[in-house]
Amino acid sequence: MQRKVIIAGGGTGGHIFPAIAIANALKKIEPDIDILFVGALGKMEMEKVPQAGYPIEGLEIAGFNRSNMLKNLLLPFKILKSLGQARRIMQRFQPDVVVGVGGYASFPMLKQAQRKGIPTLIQEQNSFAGKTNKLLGKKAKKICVAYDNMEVFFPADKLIQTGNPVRNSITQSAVSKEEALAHFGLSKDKKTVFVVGGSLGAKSINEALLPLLPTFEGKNIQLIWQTGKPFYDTARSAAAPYATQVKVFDFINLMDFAYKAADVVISRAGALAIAELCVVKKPVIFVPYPFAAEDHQTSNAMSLVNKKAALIIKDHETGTQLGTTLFSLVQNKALMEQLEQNIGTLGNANADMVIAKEVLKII
Ligand SMILES: CC(=O)N[C@H]1[C@@H](OP(=O)(O)OP(=O)(O)OC[C@H]2O[C@@H](n3ccc(=O)[nH]c3=O)[C@H](O)[C@@H]2O)O[C@H](CO)[C@@H](O)[C@@H]1O
Repeated sequence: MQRKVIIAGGGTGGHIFPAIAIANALKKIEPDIDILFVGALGKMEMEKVPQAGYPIEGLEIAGFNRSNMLKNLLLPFKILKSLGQARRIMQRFQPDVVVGVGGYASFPMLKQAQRKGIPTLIQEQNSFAGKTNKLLGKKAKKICVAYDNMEVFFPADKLIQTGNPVRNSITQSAVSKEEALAHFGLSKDKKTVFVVGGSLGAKSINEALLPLLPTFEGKNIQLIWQTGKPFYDTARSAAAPYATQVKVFDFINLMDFAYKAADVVISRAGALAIAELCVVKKPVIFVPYPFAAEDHQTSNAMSLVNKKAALIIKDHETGTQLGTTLFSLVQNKALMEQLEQNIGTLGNANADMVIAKEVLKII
C-alpha cells in the first residue's frame, strides 16, 4: 500500500533544505511514497518546495515578533486558525507519519498528529532546541539530532544522533571547479571567496565588505557574494565598478557550484551551512548571527573552531576584522590546508538516508 508522509515546517533555508533532503531520501527508498509538505504562507518554502518538485500547502501562521509587539496581538488567533487548517489537512491527506523540521508550520501539524495518535518524528538541526520542539518532543516517537548532549532538551530514549541531512546536489555534486568558475564568469587564476549570510543574507558581513571591494583586485581575489534580498540593490551598485571580479546574488540556487568554485568561504554559522561546509571541505571564516536563540550560532561555530576546523569573527568585530582575517588566510597556504583537512573529518553525507529510514520505521 502507498505510504503517506507529511513534512511540516520551514521559514528559512535551514529548515526547508533539510526537509527536501529527507523527502528525496524517502523517494529513493520508496519511489511511490506520497509526500505532502506543509509550510507557512508567504515564507520561502512556498517557493522552494515546489521548485524541488513537491506539493505544499500553506498555513496562516507567524512566529513571535520580537521587534514589533503589536503584531503579536493577532498571534493567538493565527495559532488557532492554523490548528484548524492543520486538522483539515490531516483529515484530507490521512498521513501515516508526520515529520517536523522546525519553523512555524511544524507546531500545528505535529500537535494535531499527536492528538490523533499519528506517529511523529522531529528533526532538530541545532545544538539548542526551541520551546516548541521541546514541547512536541514529549510525544514524538523519534527525535533526530545533529549535536551531542541533546538529552538536556529531549527524552534520551527517543534521541538518535543522525547529523543534519544535506541535499544530494551538494553531497553528490559532479561539477568541476573549472565548470563552477565558468558558470559564475570568474577566472581560474584568482583566489575565489564565497560569501554567504545564511538563507536570508547577513547585514554585518555585507556592510563590512563594502569598503573592501576596491582592494580585491590588487590582492588577486574574486568574490561570489550572496547578499540576501534587502541588501541586494546596495551591493549591486557598490560592486558595479568591480563587476569582473565581484558577482552579486540575492540568493544562490546552485549552492554546489558556489561551494565548488570557492577557495575560502565566509559564512553565518547556521546548522545547515555548517553541515554543508563539512561535506564540501572548505576553509571557512564564520561570523555567527549573535541574536539566534541562546546564541546557538556561536556554539555551532565554536564546536568547529575548537577542533581547529574553522576561524571565527564576532559579528560586532566584522567591520574591523573581516578584511585582515580574510587576507591573511588566503596568503597562508598551510592554514588553509589545515582547516580544509580538519573540517573534512566532520562531514556526514548520508544523514538524509538514515533519517528517512527512521521515518519509515515508525509507521
Ligand atoms: C537567523 C537564524 O536564526 N538562523 C537560523 C536558520 O538559519 P538559515 O536558514 O540561514 O540556515 P542555515 O545556514 O542552517 O541553512 C541555510 C540553507 O540555505 C541554503 N542557501 C543559503 C543561501 C543561498 O543563497 N542559497 C541557499 O540555498 C544553504 O545551502 C543551506 O541549506 O536556521 C538554521 C537551522 O535551523 C539555524 O541554525 C540558524 O541559526
